[in-house]
Amino acid sequence: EVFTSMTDMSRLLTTEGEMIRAIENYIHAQEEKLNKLRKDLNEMERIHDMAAHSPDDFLANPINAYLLVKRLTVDWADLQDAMTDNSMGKAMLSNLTSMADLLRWPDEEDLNGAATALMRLQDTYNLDTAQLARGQILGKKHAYRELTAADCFELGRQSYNSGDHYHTTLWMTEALSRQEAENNKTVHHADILEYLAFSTYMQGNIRQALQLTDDLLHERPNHQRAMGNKVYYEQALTNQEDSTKKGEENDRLDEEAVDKGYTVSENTFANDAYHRERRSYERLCRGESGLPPKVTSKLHCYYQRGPSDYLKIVPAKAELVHVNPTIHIYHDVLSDQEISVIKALATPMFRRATVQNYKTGELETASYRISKSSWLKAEDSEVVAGVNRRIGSITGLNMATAEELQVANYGLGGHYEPHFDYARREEKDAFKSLGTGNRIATFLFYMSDVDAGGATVFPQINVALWPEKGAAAFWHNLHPNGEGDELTRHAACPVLVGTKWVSNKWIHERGQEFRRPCSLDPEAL
Ligand SMILES: O=C(O)CCC(=O)C(=O)O
Ligand SMILES: [Fe+2]
Repeated sequence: EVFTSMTDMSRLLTTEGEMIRAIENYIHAQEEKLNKLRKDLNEMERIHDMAAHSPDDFLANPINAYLLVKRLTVDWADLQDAMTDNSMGKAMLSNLTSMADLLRWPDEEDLNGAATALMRLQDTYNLDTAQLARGQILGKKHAYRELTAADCFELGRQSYNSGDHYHTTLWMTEALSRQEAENNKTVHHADILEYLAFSTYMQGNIRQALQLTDDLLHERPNHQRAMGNKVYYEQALTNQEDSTKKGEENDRLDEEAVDKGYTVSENTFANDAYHRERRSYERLCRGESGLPPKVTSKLHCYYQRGPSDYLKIVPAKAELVHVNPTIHIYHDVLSDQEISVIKALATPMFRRATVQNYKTGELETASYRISKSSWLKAEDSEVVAGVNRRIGSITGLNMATAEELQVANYGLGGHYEPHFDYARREEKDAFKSLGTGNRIATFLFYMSDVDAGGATVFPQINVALWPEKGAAAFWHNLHPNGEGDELTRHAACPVLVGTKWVSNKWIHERGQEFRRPCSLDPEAL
């Protein structure tokens, strides 16, 4: 799939360039053919006009009479062939298909992925549908044109195909208002109504669904499905009214149960925690919630001159952004040149990023992690080896047991939902093959600025780190006793405008025994 990284998305522009060239050639050939047809027709018309002027005189000549018959048989057949001949179109298509290996063609999955990404951005960043349709994103980089009613309709249709009736309703409503304002209609009013009515019903608004279906039947009285749905919705409405009284009784019983301390649903607790985290995550992504001054007053910047001798000569520009767990940002730790080399080495090996299924231990792709990534070894380049040494100098940790350098590029709306970098106890065989223990710490480089969105956020501790090209974030994932630190749960917010490059180094437990002494006290730092 191409939507999962921006590097692949840019290859689509090459594909589009080839497509434009092929269509241009096709139009040119068709134009020549039409020119010839125009000439033949002019000649036919010239003779016809003369003949029509005095038909008797004209037909008196047997050659004229014969040629008239010939024109309407043989010549007409030739012209028909010429006009229905599609070999040029076929040649153009087969030409483009033969380049299919070189060109990247997005498929239905890509289209759905791209639409889903837009919906994710809309939700996370509270974007208004009408404003989005106008091509406006938080006052940043405007789209080169507005969306047509048909564009909105397609977004609604993609949401519908994903079973997402909430966004179907939003986008079909927008399609409807745009369609009504359009001089040259890009989509049929009734087609929009059909989707909108059904998704409105699925959203639980039966009365509104019925109204929309009536509108649809007004426009298309013989619409089979609408007729069926109308009967169904009317029935559902009657049933609903009947059960309202029962519902009130059930609500009263639920309230009593809560008063008595019973839980209505076993999953309520997990569900609440999920929603709380989700709200915090989204607020942080939008840059809304900050830390209180009580916390931020402890934060500061300084030149870090240890633990290694190297830092005595070239101190690291450290910024303490959180105390417990300790999170540092190091500014200017990666040069633009190093970044170019790392991107160039990584790009040809890019694969869709995977996650470990915690039950089966298998690696698989998941919609909650959308990016492409690859791994670089120290042997790949002196730049990579140098970067590894630098991380060792700054953190004072043993890099021999660390994982290779992972490089990632996020695509359209690319993100990574809240997760731990360390393996939890219940995770099956995580990192077992490495034999180096758990991921004790994370060193995360930002290899690009991001125009909007794309923060790294820690929903449990209200921290948002904004990508800054050349900077890096560093934190320990484990307490000194080896237990995972739950407060390090973090996420990569969807990229709203621009593209995001990161690379991370996961440092492991083995080899750190003398560098970060362990302790039985979970609070020890
Ligand atoms: O891209 C980011 O900001 C965070 C990435 C991350 O958390 C990960 O790859 O584990
Ligand atoms: Fe992570």
